[in-house]
Amino acid sequence: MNTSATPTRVTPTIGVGASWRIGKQFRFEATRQLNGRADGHSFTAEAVLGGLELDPVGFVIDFGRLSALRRHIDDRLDHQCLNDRVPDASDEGLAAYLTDWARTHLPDDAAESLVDVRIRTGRRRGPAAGFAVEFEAAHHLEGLPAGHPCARRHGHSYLVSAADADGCSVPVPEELAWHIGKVLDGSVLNESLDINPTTEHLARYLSNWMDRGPATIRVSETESSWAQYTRSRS
Ligand SMILES: Nc1nc2c(c(=O)[nH]1)N=C([C@H](O)[C@H](O)COP(=O)(O)OP(=O)(O)OP(=O)(O)O)CN2
Repeated sequence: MNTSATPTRVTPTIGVGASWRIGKQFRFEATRQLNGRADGHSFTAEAVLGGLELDPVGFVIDFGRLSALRRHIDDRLDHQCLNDRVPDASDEGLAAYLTDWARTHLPDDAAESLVDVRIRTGRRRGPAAGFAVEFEAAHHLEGLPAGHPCARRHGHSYLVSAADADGCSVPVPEELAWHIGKVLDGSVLNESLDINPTTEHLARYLSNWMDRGPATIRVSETESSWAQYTRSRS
């Protein structure tokens, strides 16, 4: 069980039906001139995508469909003075620039699912201590194109967190933490669960495991990606 740092606010539900959101973070190191002062940061651009349904594999879209955004951030922003690279180097200006770039350059399915691209500075922040649960597990994904790396068995150090209907972080309920420790930790997810274990499917499985529980369950497979499932409001 885990973990560290400050409380977080996750994106609340869209509409009244059950919904998924996924996020993928891209880091870049840069400087800029703001309000007459030079500053420098480790920046995180987070692409957030959403949907009411999943594709046949169990993805909103494959995180790999965002690779053009990663390349663009690396080529255009990383280790640069941002005033020379974008029209407005403020956090809001960068977010607007990247959201617009992503909408016009990502593959259609990714662009259509895009909610926005967000910017923050500083080190990665995790959920507050005692709010999240970690587990270690192996898996592979069915239904992927030949050669996709996730079709091979591999593993992740997963992090599970929760939020209420207003999008505020809440602790993962004890009974769910117990279930995760007992059934998922140390397992091969394809064997311990009857699902194709994408992050989206895991988030829904954990949400449905409780009759009543937090509105949103978020699962992170890697430090730079997450998927969350928000139950329908009844
Ligand atoms: N929408 C989803 N896309 C992908 C999932 C998923 O669960 N939902 N899962 C995978 C793979 O399991 C993969 O191991 C993780 O992918 P990714 O985040 O791309 O991980 P990387 O470590 O390869 O990411 P880098 O940031 O490129 O290092 C794939 N897609």
